[in-house]
Amino acid sequence: MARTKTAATAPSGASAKTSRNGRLSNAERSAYFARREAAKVLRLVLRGDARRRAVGSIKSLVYSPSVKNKKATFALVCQTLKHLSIIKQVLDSASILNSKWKRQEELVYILTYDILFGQEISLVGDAEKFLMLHKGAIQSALARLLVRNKVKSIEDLMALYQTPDVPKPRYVRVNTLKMDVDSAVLELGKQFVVQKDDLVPDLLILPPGCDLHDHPLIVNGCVFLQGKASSMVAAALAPKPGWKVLDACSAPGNKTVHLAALMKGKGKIVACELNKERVRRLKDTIKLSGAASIFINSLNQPEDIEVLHGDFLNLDPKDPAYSEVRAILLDPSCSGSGTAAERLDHLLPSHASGDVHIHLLFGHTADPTEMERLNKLSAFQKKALRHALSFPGVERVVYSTCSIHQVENEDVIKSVLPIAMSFGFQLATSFPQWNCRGLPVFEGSEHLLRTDPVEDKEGFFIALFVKGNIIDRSKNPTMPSSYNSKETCSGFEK
Ligand SMILES: C[S@@+](CC[C@H](N)C(=O)[O-])C[C@H]1O[C@@H](n2cnc3c(N)ncnc32)[C@H](O)[C@@H]1O
Repeated sequence: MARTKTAATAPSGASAKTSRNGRLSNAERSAYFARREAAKVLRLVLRGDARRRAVGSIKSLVYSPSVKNKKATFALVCQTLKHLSIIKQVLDSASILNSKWKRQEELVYILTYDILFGQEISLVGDAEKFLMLHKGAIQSALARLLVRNKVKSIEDLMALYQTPDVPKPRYVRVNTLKMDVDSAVLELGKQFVVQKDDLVPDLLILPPGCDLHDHPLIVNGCVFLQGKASSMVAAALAPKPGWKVLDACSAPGNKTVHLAALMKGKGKIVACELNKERVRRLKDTIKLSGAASIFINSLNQPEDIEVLHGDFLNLDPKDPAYSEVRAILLDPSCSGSGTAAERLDHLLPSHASGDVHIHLLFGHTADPTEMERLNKLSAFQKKALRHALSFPGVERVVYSTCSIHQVENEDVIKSVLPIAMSFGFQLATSFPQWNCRGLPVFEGSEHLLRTDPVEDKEGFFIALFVKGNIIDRSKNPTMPSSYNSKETCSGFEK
């Protein structure tokens, strides 16, 4: 196995240059800062993980504006986390840390990673100098660890401890308000192997790991980084151009602007969001998508997507302003457990236990604090879904989560089903060709859609309610003529 070389590692020769003229080379300078940026991110990640309350995912922390050298920082954080168990054992055994360095343990972890697995580091900072002084003790501790684990090489040791990577294709959704799908395929095809998704027409599949953050099509809003399951939600709702549609919990707005594209910029979208900070992100997404400047209302006048900063639960369904709303997309706050792999949670110490796979599949949790959180979320989700179904003019409601937990998914649907039926709704099968359906915990759960956290690398849930007398199968390709699904979802027996 090749040793990992992070961008933060000073290239060989850099230290020689420092020692020759006593000045830092550019590579040394950027390695020095990347290690400090990585240490800050690592501190937040590890503290959040220890408290089981993450401030943000690894990616969101690295891609925050305050981090300058994003690539190097991301690589250092991920590599250090991957090897953290070995690094900690080595440092324990070497017994070199006094209280001063224990207070900076994240920086020490990162430097130790570079000493053990990266390339040579140069003596550019106090921490670097300290650890290089003890390089011999660190390497002896590693040698003892090899003997203890009965392995001959560091590569064997890494294989023993490493959490497997989760390769996942990179999905991008073409913003058809700005660019057609074929042009996007041509443009992205200059750099990557691009395939069209067979289920969502405006979705493209690129190779795992390709970095698109700075790609011109991303920067100018022609394509959005959006996963497959997330892109299936607005497609399942299938609003028609000219409709009035409410996005109930909308920030950061990925599904709002997908709705706008599906409606071909015709009709009206009201996007509601409770959180002030996230309203700003929602507005940015709308601006980037171009939806703000091209929407045309029923009177043929230009119209912005209307952003409502407030609580969806406080919108009055009897208010005449909402009498013409025909579809509601409800993607409420949820545990996010289905995107744990995407968020790289498998790298975190809390995921090091052997029952990760069971947890990934079924969302079981024995942690009472976590259970309490899930129950609170579930109570809100039920309330919000009941509210969505009570808007008198609404014909279609889609409910989605990025959670694998039954309590946020099937249980929510089961509990609102009687009231939904009393309003004239029934469950419809979105994407009937999709095999992985809801857990069989009530009659009708086969209409529900799950994405498989193992196979699809993300666990999403989608439920579609349609007013009974207006199910028109010929006009709605996401609905089946009959439901006839094979069971293939990992581990779910019907
Ligand atoms: C899962 S996110 C929505 C993601 C969004 N649909 C997208 O695809 O970009 C849920 C959002 O609902 C917002 N939210 C939570 N409770 C709300 C409420 N009562 N009313 C409106 N928005 C709410 C949260 O602040 C959060 O931004």
